[in-house]
Amino acid sequence: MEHTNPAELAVVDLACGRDDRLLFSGLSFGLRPGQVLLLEGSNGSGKTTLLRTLCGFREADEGEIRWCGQLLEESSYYADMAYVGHAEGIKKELTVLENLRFALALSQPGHYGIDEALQKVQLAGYDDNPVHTLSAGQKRRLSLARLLITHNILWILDEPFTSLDRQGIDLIETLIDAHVKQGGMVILTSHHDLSLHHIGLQRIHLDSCL
Ligand SMILES: Nc1ncnc2c1ncn2[C@@H]1O[C@H](COP(=O)(O)OP(=O)(O)OP(=O)(O)O)[C@@H](O)[C@H]1O
Repeated sequence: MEHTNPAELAVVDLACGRDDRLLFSGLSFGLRPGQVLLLEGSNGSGKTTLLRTLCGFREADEGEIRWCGQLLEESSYYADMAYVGHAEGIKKELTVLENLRFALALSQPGHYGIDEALQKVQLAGYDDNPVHTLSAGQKRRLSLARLLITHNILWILDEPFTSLDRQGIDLIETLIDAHVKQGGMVILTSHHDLSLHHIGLQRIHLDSCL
């Protein structure tokens, strides 16, 4: 779908609760190409709930989310957005290569080919390994390769640094940096202090959104 307006995510007056408990309310923010939003908050404050709401997996109790000025279902949002959550979105019974080919079959191609993406995330040579034989950190690297090979503008990443070694953490920061420099946007949760000093990092602390 063609964008009628410039890519922009607009969240207005969002409220979400779980089991009669309000997690956050009155949450508004905007995100444009080149911007990164870091969601912070204590355990149980609703960070994952907010990300899953932004992905359309659950409905907000109040408020509105717009992409390029349009309601999500009327826009190209679901083709422009990619989510990496706790489950990584990979199929454990398939090989590394099969997973990436599967992802590519469901999306438009991105900036990188499969071989180049595997090199970038340091999984070159693991093409034929079934995913269940990979370590936790390697599975996370594979989910990052998926982001690189498919078309997307907005990355939504839930605790992307989990299971990664120092080199893996540096890798994600480098990938985020490159993505936003190419006009991408990123929303992520993390308990890790990001070293993206040169990027205009927005922060929202969910504990203060009640
Ligand atoms: N599937 C679910 N059913 C019912 N309640 C849930 C469900 N998932 C989460 N919750 C509740 O919603 C609240 C917010 O959870 P959420 O996972 O969004 O928090 P979080 O900020 O991401 O936490 P953490 O930092 O521990 O990952 C918690 O109180 C949690 O118990």
